[in-house]
Amino acid sequence: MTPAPLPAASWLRLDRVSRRFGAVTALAEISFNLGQGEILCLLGASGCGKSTLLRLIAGVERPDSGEIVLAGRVLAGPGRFVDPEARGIGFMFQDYALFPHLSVAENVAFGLRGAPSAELKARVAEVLAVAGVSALADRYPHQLSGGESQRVALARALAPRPGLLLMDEPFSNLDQGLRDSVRAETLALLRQIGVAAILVTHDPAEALAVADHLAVMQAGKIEALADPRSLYHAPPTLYAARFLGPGSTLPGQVAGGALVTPLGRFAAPGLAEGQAAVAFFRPQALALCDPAAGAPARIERAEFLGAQERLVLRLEAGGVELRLDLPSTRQPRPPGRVGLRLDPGAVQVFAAAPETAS
Ligand SMILES: Nc1ncnc2c1ncn2[C@@H]1O[C@H](COP(=O)(O)OP(=O)(O)OP(=O)(O)O)[C@@H](O)[C@H]1O
Repeated sequence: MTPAPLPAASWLRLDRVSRRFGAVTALAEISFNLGQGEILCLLGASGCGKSTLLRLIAGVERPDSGEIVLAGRVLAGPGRFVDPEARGIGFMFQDYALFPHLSVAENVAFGLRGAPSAELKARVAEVLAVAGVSALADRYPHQLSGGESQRVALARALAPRPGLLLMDEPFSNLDQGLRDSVRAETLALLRQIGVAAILVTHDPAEALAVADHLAVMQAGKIEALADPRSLYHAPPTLYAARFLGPGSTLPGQVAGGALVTPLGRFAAPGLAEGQAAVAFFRPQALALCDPAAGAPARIERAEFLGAQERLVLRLEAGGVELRLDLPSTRQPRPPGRVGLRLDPGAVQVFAAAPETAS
């Protein structure tokens, strides 16, 4: 449950940061480190505290306790609070729209107010070029497509050379195809420039695709924090496992140090003899075989997912519902009786929560 530490070379450091709103604890003792140029994704259900965390780092909210340090400077802590505009942090928020009455170039120049005019012009031109929107410099926001607006918003955020970029669901207003390409371009650009960024998203696929470090949040806490691959394949909790993508659970009881299930015995370190537990695995960990060669099950239905087909199966022993992914074919796989094998290396065993033990 305790989040794994992030890199030793810490550019942004949060130390036991908490924030309450009346009776609601929006954030409880959040700690992590982020290295320079790294991308952290915050993923979690609505209300888990993602936006509050960004707002505390941005400086539009104050923590009740704890410390926030960026580039060696304490931004918030006991007796210390740096105003948002003095933090050197850029924003790309869903509702942080471009100024409609300013041209693209003026929007980008906005964060550079006070810089000498020649320097300002050069920086605007540079950052528009980097974001691939030089040709749009004289247009106004209403003359831009959704993807172009996002690129301009990114250029505006990057113009003052922020030490950290905060992004709250920045791609969620774009439709799927555009979202993927704008996201890929944005992330490539951030990596090229080497700016550290925190991205809030509801979308596990987005978080897995872009993050160097991925934090799954729940009820004001970081439930799990690691690189996306580790988190997806070896989640520390059942909540994190489920949040990151589909999977099945198979209930059983611990006997002789292993969880005993109809699909095999799986090591259950740390769990007590006789304890109720569940095996969790991803759809790709199951394979079909002859009913005589594996655990017999029935295919109840097939869900067509495009490249893949997800079979929904019911185990004959215990009647548990399981999911299995196969490359899709032209004809759907008909319902019927099959055997199932489970790759033991792809199974995680967790103590059963009360609702999963039955
Ligand atoms: N200004 C506020 N006053 C009172 N409660 C607040 C305030 N801001 C946030 N909260 C509460 O704090 C908790 C965390 O809210 P937050 O907006 O950080 O969640 P979130 O994970 O960003 O949610 P979403 O994904 O829906 O944006 C919620 O219970 C919310 O109702």
